[in-house]
Amino acid sequence: MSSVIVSLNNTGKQYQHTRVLHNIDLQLQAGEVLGLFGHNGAGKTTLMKIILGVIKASEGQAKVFGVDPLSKQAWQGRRQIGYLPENVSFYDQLTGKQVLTYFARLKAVEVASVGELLDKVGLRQAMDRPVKTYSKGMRQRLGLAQAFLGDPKLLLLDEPTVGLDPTATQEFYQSVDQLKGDGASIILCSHVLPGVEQHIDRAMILSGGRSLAMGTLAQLRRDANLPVSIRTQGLNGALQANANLSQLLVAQGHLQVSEQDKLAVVKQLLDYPELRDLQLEPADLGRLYQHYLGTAAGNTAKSAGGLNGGHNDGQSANIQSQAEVKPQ
Ligand SMILES: Nc1ncnc2c1ncn2[C@@H]1O[C@H](COP(=O)(O)OP(=O)(O)OP(=O)(O)O)[C@@H](O)[C@H]1O
Repeated sequence: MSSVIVSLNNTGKQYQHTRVLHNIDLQLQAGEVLGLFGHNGAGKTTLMKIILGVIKASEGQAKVFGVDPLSKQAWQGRRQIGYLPENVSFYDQLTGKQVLTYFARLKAVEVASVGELLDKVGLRQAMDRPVKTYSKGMRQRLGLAQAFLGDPKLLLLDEPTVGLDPTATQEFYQSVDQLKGDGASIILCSHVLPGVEQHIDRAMILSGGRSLAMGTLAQLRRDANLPVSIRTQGLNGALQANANLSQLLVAQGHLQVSEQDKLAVVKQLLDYPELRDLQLEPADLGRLYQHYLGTAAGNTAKSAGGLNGGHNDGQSANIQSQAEVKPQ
């Protein structure tokens, strides 16, 4: 039996004369992790603020734990929500432990859990130092500990891995998996796409306040129908000599084929005795993201004042895709 934790129906938001969110539909199940992806200004934080009950939707309906997040009944549900804002900031003069104890009291969570959480995010050694002496990554980890207080049933995480090194990022995703395993629902906004895919159940791609795509990565791949990459080793020359396969070559030993032709091409490749290795790579999240944004941009260009009224913040390349990410 599934239970819906967040329900948005045709939800929109307007500031004065500007609509920043349009017709968003979302049913987030218990134990489900949703990745929310979009450029700066796409509407991710606005969506989170509606769910948190910080701002009121201008259109449609929002329900969190079955009630309107702005209603009097929402306070009970609010205690089960963990929120990590983007660019988290704390009281600099307090120590990490004092900050977390303060938030524990605000949330009516057992103060005894503070030490365990500081351990979990690797801040035990630094817990008695003022936050002003913390690095960016340490502040971010303190923010995560704050969001994890009280074993929340719903977690809203805005850019949670910003400032984290690869090890801390990996540990963060382990915590996400653990919380999901315990039945928590998570909405995770990120500009950094590599590493996210295996931890999310569904993705929503937002642009100009509209949902361009929503579904599991398998669904998004199927709908996008992007070619699959096949990288081979040992077939130099043989691929060029084959009239069919040579047409699929995009680089030495690297073919791109449609989903439909994939199996037939692999069978053909396996017939070569000189084949030493073969790797199949379906479109990753970065490619899917670029595809859906590109489709929306194409539609906008076709219909004057189309999808987002020409608004794309002029930031078409600020999401890190697999190809762009640099080792930290
Ligand atoms: N209080 C406000 N008044 C007017 N416009 C606002 C207000 N808050 C946000 N906006 C606008 O709403 C749009 C969506 O903003 P939002 O913060 O939700 O985007 P975002 O996807 O979270 O971006 P980022 O990745 O930069 O955090 C932006 O164009 C922003 O300027």
